[in-house]
Amino acid sequence: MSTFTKHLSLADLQSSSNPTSGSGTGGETPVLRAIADARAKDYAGICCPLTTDAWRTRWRGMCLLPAEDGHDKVEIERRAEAWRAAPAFERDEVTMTRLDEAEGVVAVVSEWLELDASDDWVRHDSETALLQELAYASYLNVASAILPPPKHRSQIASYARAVNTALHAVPYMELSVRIPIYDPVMLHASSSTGSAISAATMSSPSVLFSDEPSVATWEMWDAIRTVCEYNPRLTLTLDLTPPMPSVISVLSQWSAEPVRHIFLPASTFIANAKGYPVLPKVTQGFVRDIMKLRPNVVLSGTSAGRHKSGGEVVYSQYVRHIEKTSPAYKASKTQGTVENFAQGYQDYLQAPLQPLMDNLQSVTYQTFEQDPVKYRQYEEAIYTAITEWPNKTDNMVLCVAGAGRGPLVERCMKALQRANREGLLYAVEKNPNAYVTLQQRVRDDWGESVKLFFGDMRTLELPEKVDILVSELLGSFGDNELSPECLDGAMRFLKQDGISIPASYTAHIAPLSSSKLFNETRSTKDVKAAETPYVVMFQAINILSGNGGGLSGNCGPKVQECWEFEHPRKDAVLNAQGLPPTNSHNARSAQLSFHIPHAGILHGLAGYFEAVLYRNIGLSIHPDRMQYISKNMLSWFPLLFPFKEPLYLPGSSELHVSIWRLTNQRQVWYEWYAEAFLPVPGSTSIRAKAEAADAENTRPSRSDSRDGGLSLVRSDSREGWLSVRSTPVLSPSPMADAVDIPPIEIDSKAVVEGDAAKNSIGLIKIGQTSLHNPKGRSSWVGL
Ligand SMILES: C[S@@+](CC[C@H](N)C(=O)[O-])C[C@H]1O[C@@H](n2cnc3c(N)ncnc32)[C@H](O)[C@@H]1O
Repeated sequence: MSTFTKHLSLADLQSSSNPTSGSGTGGETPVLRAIADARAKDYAGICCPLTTDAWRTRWRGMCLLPAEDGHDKVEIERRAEAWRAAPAFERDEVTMTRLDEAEGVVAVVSEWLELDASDDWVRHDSETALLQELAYASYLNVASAILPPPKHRSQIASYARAVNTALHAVPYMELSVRIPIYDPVMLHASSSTGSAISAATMSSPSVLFSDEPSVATWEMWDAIRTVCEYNPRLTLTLDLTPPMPSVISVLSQWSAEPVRHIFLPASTFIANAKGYPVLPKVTQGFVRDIMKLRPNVVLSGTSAGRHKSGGEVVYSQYVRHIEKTSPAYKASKTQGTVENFAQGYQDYLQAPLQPLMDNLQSVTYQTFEQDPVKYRQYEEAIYTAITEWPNKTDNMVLCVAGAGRGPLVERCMKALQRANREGLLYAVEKNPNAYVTLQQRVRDDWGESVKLFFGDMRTLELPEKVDILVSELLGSFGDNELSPECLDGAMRFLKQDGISIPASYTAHIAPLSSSKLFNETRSTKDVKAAETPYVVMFQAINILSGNGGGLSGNCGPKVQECWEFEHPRKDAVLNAQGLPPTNSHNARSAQLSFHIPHAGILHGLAGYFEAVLYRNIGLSIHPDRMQYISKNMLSWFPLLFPFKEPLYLPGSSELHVSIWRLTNQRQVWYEWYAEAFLPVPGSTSIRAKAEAADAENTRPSRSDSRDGGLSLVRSDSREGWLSVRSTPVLSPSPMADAVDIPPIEIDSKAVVEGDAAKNSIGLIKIGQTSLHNPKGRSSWVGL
């Protein structure tokens, strides 16, 4: 659950300096009394200014010069120089002096400091004061300090540079930049903001550069954290004071950021019919969603009696209620959900398993076996295949290739029983340790009906051909644990008309933003770590792509298919042993175009898989389809392909991603790369011309006949199909047709309009990443 902190102004602190006033309950100082009072009301602590008005008065007196020259001015400058040489506070300039006071406090640095003033001296002296305040807070062991918000877009680099200096000046403290969530005004004249300026210079008007008001404040944050090189001690205090936009989706970029505090004033609440404070709908939705990041909620003005019913405590009670009704919270409390099963694994990077090269531990198998959905789906698929098997009289022969500790063997037996069929089962396993468990199970449970074979399915021989070959060698990206290569070898076991379960699987990607995951992948400064795909249960992420063709009309949906593997292979070239002479046929590539509706930073690619087990029975971790195909399946988290350097993508841009599955005789690895383009109406870029020429000469590629060809995009009606030349998009699948999956909402208007406008839309290249993991130098899977 999130924590709650009570915000106190200087006036509030002053009122608790009198122990008899208000509800102060003991404590020797105003701050201690305020903390005790807040804790009695279920807050974790308080958030209050670090400095007093006396400090502000002295600073202004020293640092903001009078317009006229004179004796005063010389004296002021002399005092200012003395302070600059040795910055120090007087006792009455700070709100606290003791370690026990600071322990329960989130300190607010003087809000009037102007680290982004256009006047050089004001900026300089604000930075000196900032460092002085932080040094004092650090002396008192304050754990988290909130910095004043940047106000002037044109000076954001100066603001960011000062914050970076501060991060290096205080070694342990977390610095949290206060940023308004949303700025409905695009253009600001700073002269109207009442900024502090020296008499020497007037501030020039500052402009928020983004043409999207929804992302203007996020862009300021992005500039700050980029200058600060994603310092993990730099966090965000999202200020929910400004009015929200009417559409919440434009705020999704915040969920990929390190939101440490949410500043929520009583003025943001409205009164319900009974006079109790409640949040407006859009704010409610935003708070519900952002609570998954477990921020500290700073409530302010709650004791001012702004709402007539309920009193002070109802504000935090209400926000707690909102948190408890969030889908993420509810799922985490519901038995059988991934969120409940995998608590503590959110955003935690795991190296994918290498079940071919390594031998799994018994506890790893035990964890797999806790997934009821995967095994239920397998049993259904096996059962359906058995019932549809044409020869109804003979005993059937089934083989489990990669049997582990035997759960799929068990499910094969159940399926035979349910179908009322006699059958023989072969179980193949190359892990010598799991093979002992299998022997034990033959002795205790299965008896003669199961025959064990110890060895590698790619080289081992079975006494006879089988009707159904069952395997589960799938990774989060489908083929990343080398299921294609292993099953190439095991297909020798299958009769000519035999069935493989799974029958096929596809890999899917979507571009994502996540400063947390970006930081994690670079934490060791080792290039290998930044070029390795990881298994991650995503939480603090934002998928940057949207459904829709984009301005060029060439983009696919939010999550796009890269490639497919089928078993048995239709066009296999095999040697005398029934094995493929090389692994070249398992190489794949995809070039995909994504529409990026709102500005964001690309940090990686999210990887998912979907498998057809048999007919319409499958497994899926595709975010939009999993709940229809294999809801609450626990076995797989998505894969993350990280990018070493962040790539800024403006709103309405296009991202072209290239990804390859490559192989030699010993290894399989992925390489990935991305380019950003800005569609520009009325221009034809060199790339657009080259692509047009390519389109003329398009041949289907060997790895995927849909590349560069015609593919089908489902429109928003189930019957409606739009034919668009594009990268592989929503491919019709047996499961998608049989299971009632709501169609992905392709914005057909955008596609059609985009198509019409295509000839006059040029793509101007604005950035690219480096090629990741060339020749598998950092990560590969051993054959
Ligand atoms: C992901 S586990 C699945 C285990 C079990 N079937 C289940 O679903 O719980 C894959 C199993 O296949 C085995 N395996 C992987 N490659 C193999 C190969 N080439 N030959 C035989 N067994 C293999 C691994 O040792 C592991 O036990």
